[in-house]
Amino acid sequence: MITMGSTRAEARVATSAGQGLLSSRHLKDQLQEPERVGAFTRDHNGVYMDFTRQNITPEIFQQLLDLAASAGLEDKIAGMFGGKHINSTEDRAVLHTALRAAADEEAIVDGKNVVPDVHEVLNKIKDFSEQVRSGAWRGATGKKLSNVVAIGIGGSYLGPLFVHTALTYDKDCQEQAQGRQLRFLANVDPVDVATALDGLNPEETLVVVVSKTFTTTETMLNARTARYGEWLVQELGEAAVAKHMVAVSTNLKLVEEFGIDPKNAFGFWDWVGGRYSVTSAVGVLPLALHYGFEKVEEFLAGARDVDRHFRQAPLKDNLPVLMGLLSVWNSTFLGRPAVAILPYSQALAKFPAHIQQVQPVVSMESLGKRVSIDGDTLSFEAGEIIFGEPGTNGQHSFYQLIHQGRIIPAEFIGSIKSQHSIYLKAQPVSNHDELMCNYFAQADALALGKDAAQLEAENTPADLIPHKTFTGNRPSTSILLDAVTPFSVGQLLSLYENRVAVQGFLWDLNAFDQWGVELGKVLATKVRGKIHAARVDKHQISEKDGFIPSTVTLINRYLKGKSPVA
Ligand SMILES: O=P(O)(O)OC[C@H]1O[C@H](O)[C@H](O)[C@@H](O)[C@@H]1O
Repeated sequence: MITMGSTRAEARVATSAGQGLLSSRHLKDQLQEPERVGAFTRDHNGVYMDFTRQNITPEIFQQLLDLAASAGLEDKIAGMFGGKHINSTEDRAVLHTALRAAADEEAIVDGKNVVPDVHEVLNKIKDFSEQVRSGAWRGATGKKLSNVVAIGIGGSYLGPLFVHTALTYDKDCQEQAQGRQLRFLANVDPVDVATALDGLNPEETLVVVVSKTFTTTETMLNARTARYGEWLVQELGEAAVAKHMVAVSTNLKLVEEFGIDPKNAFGFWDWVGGRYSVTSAVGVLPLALHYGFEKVEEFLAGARDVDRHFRQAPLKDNLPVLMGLLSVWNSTFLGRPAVAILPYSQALAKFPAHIQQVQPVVSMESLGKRVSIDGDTLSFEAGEIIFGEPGTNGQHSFYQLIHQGRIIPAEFIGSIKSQHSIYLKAQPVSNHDELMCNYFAQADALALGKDAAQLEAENTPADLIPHKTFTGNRPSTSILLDAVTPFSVGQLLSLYENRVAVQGFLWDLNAFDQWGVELGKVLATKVRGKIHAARVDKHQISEKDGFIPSTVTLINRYLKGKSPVA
C-alpha cells in the first residue's frame, strides 16, 4: 500500500516506492490495451475525462483509492459540506458550495442554514441587475448605465474575469450583452486604470468595487482613483457616487465608510474564501449586469451539478477526487512539481490563471504550503506550480520543454462544439477541427513519444537522432466538454475547486487560508511610509530606515529618477 509517510525518510521511500510501482512498461505499450479506455475514462453529465495517459496501472489506481480511503477522504468531504470549521487557522467553515445550492437545499454553518441568506443576495442581484439593464436605474444625468467596471484583485478578480472571458462569444450570452461593456481593474499600476477606463463615459458607467475585506490596498486605491481621480466625481460631482458606485463585500461597515450606501452593497460571508468567491456576489453581480441574471443562473447550476457529483459519487467515479488523486500521485509520489493546464479553447484562456490562484495559487495560493493543518513541517512535497496557455499558442512556446525536457503532467481541456464555428470551403476540416486535431495529437505525442528505431526507419541522419528523439511516457489527462457554455463553465469551475479540496485533504494541509501572501503586504506598507517621509522631508533613504543596502540603493535610484513625482 502507498502512504504519504510521516517523516522525510518515509516520504523518500514513498517516492521511490511510487516510482517502483510504476510499470516498467512504457505508456505506448499500455495504451494499446482497449480495456484501459474502460478502466480509466469517466463521463459525468457532458464532462468526459480520459486519464488513460497517466502513469498508472490498474494496481496503482487501486492503491490510490486505498490511499483516499485511509486518509478518510469521504468523511472529510462530508465535513466540508457539513459546515465543519475545516479552515482551522481562521476558524471558519468552507462552504463556497452553498453559494450555488438550490433554494430548497440546506447548508448549515454554526447551526444556521445559510442557503436562504445566499438566495436573498441572489434575488437582490437579480432585481438590481434587471433595473440597470432595463434602464429603470439610471446614472446621475439620466443616461442608461451600459458599462460596468469591476474593481478588485486576486479572488475578487480572476474568477469573474475567467467566466467573463469564457462567455463572451457564447451566442446567447453575446446577444444578452449586446451594447454593453464589462471591464476589470485589478492592478494598482496606473496604466491598468488607463486601460480599464479608456473611452468610457462616466455618465453611462457603473463601478462595482469588489473586495471581501474592503481593505485591500490595490482595490481601495483604484476605487478612490475612479471616484476622485480623473474620473467620476470630477466629471459628475460627488452626488453621482450614489448612482454610479456599488460594492461587493463581507465588510459592509467599511463599504459605508467609503461612502457607498449599504443598500447598494451586495454581501457574502466569511465562510467563502476570496479565491473561491466567484459564485458569490463577487462574480454574480458583474456577470449578471453584463449577461443578465438567467445566464448566471445557468453557470451556478453547472457548479451545483458537479458539487452534487462530488458529494455523492463513489470515489472511483468521482471526477474531482480522481483529479486530486492523480495530482498527488504525480507530485508527491513521482516527484513532478508542476502541472500545465492547456485549454484548447480561447474562451478558457483565463482558466489557468484563475486555477493558479485557486489551486496551489487555489493550487498555488491554497496548496502552496509547507506545514500540515496542525502546523508540522510536511514530510513530502505538496503543492504544484501551475501554468498554462491556450492551445495552440502554447505549442509555439513552452511545449518544447514538456515534450523533451522536464516531465510536466498536462491537463488538456477541449470541447466538441465551438462557440464560433468557421468552415472554409477549400479547407479539409473546420477551424475548430484544426484546433482539436492538436488537442488529440499533443496528448499522444507526450505519451507515445518517438524512439530511435522509428527515426532510423525514416532515414534520419544518425547525428540528429538524439535531438529528434521523444522519450514519451509523459502523463496527461484529457477533459472533453460538449461545449463551452455557462453551465459547463460552472461544471469546470467546481471540478477544479473541489479537486483542490481533495488535494488539501490528502496532503493534510489547509487549502483554505493564505498566510503566505501577508509578509509582502507588510513590507510594502513599510516602504510606502518611508517613501512618503523621504519625499516630504526631501531626504534619501538610508539603512537607518531598516532596509538592506541593495534596497536602499534601489529606492534612492527610483526616487532620484522621479522628480517631479510621476
Ligand atoms: O477581496 P479582497 O479582500 O480585496 O482580497 C483580494 C485578495 O487578497 C489577497 O491576495 C488574498 O490572498 C486573496 O485570496 C484575495 O482574493
